[in-house]
This record gives sequence, C-alpha cells and structure tokens, in this order.
Amino acid sequence: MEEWWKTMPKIELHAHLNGSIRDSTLLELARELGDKGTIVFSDFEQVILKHDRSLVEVFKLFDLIHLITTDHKTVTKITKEVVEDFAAENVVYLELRTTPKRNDSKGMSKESYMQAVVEGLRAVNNVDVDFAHKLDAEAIENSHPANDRNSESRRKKICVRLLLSIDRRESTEAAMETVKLALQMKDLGVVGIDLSGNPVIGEWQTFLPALKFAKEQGLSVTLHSGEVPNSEEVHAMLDFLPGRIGHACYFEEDHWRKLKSFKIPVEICLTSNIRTETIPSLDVHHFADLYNSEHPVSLCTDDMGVFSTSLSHEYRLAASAYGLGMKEMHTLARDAINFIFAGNDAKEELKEIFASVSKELKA
Ligand SMILES: CC(C)=CCNc1ncnc2c1ncn2[C@@H]1O[C@H](COP(=O)(O)O)[C@@H](O)[C@H]1O
Ligand SMILES: [Zn+2]
Repeated sequence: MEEWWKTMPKIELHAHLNGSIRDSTLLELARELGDKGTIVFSDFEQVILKHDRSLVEVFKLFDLIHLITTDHKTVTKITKEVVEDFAAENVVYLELRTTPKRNDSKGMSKESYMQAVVEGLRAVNNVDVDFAHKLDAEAIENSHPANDRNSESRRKKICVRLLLSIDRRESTEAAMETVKLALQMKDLGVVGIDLSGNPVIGEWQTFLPALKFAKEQGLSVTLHSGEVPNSEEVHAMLDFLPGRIGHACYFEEDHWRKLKSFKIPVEICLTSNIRTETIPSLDVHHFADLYNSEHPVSLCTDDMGVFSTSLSHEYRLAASAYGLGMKEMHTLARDAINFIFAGNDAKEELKEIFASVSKELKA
C-alpha cells in the first residue's frame, strides 16, 4: 500500500519549473548537448549528482540548467513531465512558476517561451489538466474524445495555474515586460507574479514599479523573502502586502511581528532550506512556530529536481519532525486552498476534493 503522504491530495504553491526537472531528463538533455560539443557532459554530470550544494552552487546549477533548457521543444517536454510528476503524487492543484526567457540564438522571446510552457500543459496525456477555464472543455475533448473518456471516467485531474517569475538580475523594464506578458496570458491560466533569483543580487526598488503595476492590474504577487539577511528589504516586502511570501528564513523579531499582524501566508520549503543551509536543522525551523501560532503556511518543494525531493516527501518530513498526524496533515494541505491565487471556481472544486477525503478519514 502506498503511504498516506503520497495518496493524500496536496496543493503545491512554490515550484520552479527549471528546478523541478527529473534527473533522468536533465542527464539525457546534457548528454545530447555534450555529444554536440555545446557543453562538457562530465562537468555537468558531476554537478547534477552532487547533493550537498551551497547557495552559490545552486545558482550555478541553475545557469547550467538554463544552458540546456533554452529551446522551445525542451521547455514543452519538461513542463509536461513536471506536471505529470506532481499529478502522480496526488497534487490536485499546482501553481507552477517560471521565468520567461529571451534567447535570440534560438529565436525565443519571453512570449514564445511561455507558449512553449502552455504547449507542455496541453501535451500531458496521462492525467486531465485544468489550466484555463475558457479552454478547459475544449482541451480535454481534443485530447480524450468522448468515447474513451467514458471508459476513463476515473482519470486523475490536476488543476495548474502559472506564475511568471521576475529574476532579480532583471531591470525595471524587463520586469515590466514580464508583468505585461502575464496580463496577456490571463486566459491561459497565468494568475500571478513571483520575484526570485539569486537573493544577493538586485535591489527591491528596481522591481517595485513592475510589482505595483501587477497588483494594480489584479495579478497576485508572491515574493522570495529573507533568503539572506536583508532586514530593510524584508520590511519593504512585507509593507508591499504580497499575497504570499516564500521562505522567510532570515527574519528577525520585527519581521515576524509584521508578518503575523498582516497575516501574509508563507510558502515553506523544508528540504530547500536545509540543503542550502539557510536553516541549520528542522528542529529550529520557523515552520514550528508559525504552525503553532496558526499562521497560514503551506508546505512546498521549491525545486524538487535540484533538491531531490517531492511534495509527499516534504509532508513526511514535517510529520516526523513536528509530530503531526494524518488528520493534521490533511488539514494543513486543505487550508492552503485559502491562499491559492486561482479564483473561486477552483477553490470550490478543491474544497469538494478535500471534503470527500475528510469523510473517508472519519469513516
Ligand atoms: C539557494 C536558495 C536559497 C534556494 C532557494 N530557492 C530559490 N531562491 C530563489 N530563486 C530560486 C530558487 N529556486 C529557484 N529559483 C529561481 O528559479 C529559476 C529556475 O526556474 P525557472 O527557470 O524560473 O523555471 C532559477 O534560475 C532561480 O532564478
Ligand atoms: Zn523558490
């Protein structure tokens, strides 16, 4: 029998596309590029197989990953696989984030990069993907004609929404371009903006105009916050009142007070924080205090490929580190519905899914 942390429905709110690639796919793509002479495969292989990476090494690995994922076909393939992997472990709602990238040598614009991502969502065929309400029925009908849908009435379903990330290396103009693209893509399941990238790079003031614009235009915003000590930036980020924040590792007393009084939900990435040594061990992780004070939190993977984890594994870790039982885990997973960025239809559907499992738990 599969373990309950795998079978229980889960919600993933903090997953970076290029950090979630299967090791096998990464190696396969690297080998192809090695054969072509674009990269030295053995260097790459060593970095992928290394597990105790420092913060600097993690961002080096991202640069390497970007070297091998910057053509449309690959972006489509990895998107498809990442969604399939989350669905396979019963993630019922996924907010997948990615940085739209321009790559002139491949004829790629930020927009065509995102089209390739959407292609990947359409290409998933072992699970139904709800990613855009307007296109939902049509997409499902095309990929599974009515006849075989009857025989597959118990197919799994995953609801996917997209967040476009602004990389901290980007200029105000580039950030603004990403926000405008997100607005254009609202009907394709884009619900918000993320600010991410190497936390020692870039200034809050650079991104603020684009983030403000996003908010004014009705997009939700989540921010990587407190990945390195930067008190002033954390205050500015909290004052911005984002829909959620990620990490909150180097928070001080004043920050916690503000976070709690503003009730800003926190995306918690246990393995990521331990691997990158932003938190020394699970027993001193801020999850415990936030959970005990009933502050809204959600367990997330961050980069399930880069950190060799899965959302099920994150739940198992939390269960054993903080002594939480099956019912508490179910409630924790369910309560994330309150701070997903998708609209009410998706929320209602998720409530039903979780309610039917609650009944089973009580039975
Ligand atoms: C090292 C450390 C503290 C890791 C915590 N986690 C992260 N913090 C900030 N940005 C990230 C993190 N993980 C992934 N990213 C961003 O997401 C990108 C990969 O996904 P994508 O290309 O946007 O599809 C990376 O290049 C990086 O810009
Ligand atoms: Zn992240």
